[in-house]
Amino acid sequence: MFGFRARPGAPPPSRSGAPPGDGPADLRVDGLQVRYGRAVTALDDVSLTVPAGGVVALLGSNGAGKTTLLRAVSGTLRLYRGGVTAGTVTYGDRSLDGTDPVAAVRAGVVQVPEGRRVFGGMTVDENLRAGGLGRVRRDADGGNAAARERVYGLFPRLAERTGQRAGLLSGGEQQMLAIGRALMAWPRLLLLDEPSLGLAPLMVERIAEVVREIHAQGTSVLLVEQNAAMALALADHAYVLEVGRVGLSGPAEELSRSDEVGRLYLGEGVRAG
Ligand SMILES: Nc1ncnc2c1ncn2[C@@H]1O[C@H](COP(=O)(O)OP(=O)(O)OP(=O)(O)O)[C@@H](O)[C@H]1O
Repeated sequence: MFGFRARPGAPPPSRSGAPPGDGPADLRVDGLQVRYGRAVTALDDVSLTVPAGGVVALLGSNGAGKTTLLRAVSGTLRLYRGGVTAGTVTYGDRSLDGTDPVAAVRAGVVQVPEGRRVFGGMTVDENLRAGGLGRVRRDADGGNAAARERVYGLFPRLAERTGQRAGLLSGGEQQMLAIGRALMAWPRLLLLDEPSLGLAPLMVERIAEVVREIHAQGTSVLLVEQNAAMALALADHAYVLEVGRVGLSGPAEELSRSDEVGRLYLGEGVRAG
């Protein structure tokens, strides 16, 4: 259903293009507790793993702590006055504890925040160039030309609108641009926060195809989604957060058959038998 269709005439997608030795690594979150100020404990004793080259889905209802977990991994927690009060985050052999967003990007961990935050007054191409500023590749231009080529191959609609102001793009196109901008930094692990939010079904399908393709090109993905059906179709493994704690976890296929997940997140009635 979500099979990738290449743009006619587009160059075949390369592997991630990252230099040798910079392939994905395991992300390990262990016993994580996160607080905002003194009053709010958003995560408590959360452990999860995104294996190198895997796609992991993180589900849960509003306020469960999904975005907070992404912030803890991408080093953006402090921007929201949050802090890790217990536990560890490691990527490969690198500790991301108390890291800042620039260090996380350098480690190859890049977040696409919820809400399609693009620079509305800048063109599509300028948005992509801005994403390349945090690049990790060591080529002469930081891999920028190759990264843009990759993004335009994945998103032909953006290739047709390079000079258009981002603020004039449709919601789906803005989401594509937000993902494309993150890809400019050559992530080894892409953190996606609700990429399907507010999009029409066809566009959700298109975004799912692209996530599949990004993964096929060698990038690990941690996918936060309200759209559990989409996330479970894409992921190998899934975790369900319930008020800051991991309630359920397991192979995505198994969770998609679970009554509890079906009832709470897939909009199904209680199954007979
Ligand atoms: N900057 C902040 N300051 C104080 N509390 C916050 C802050 N950001 C989030 N929270 C609280 O932390 C908890 C977890 O929020 P978070 O945004 O991580 O949940 P979520 O699962 O991503 O929710 P949603 O699906 O609605 O985006 C919630 O109780 C929320 O109100």
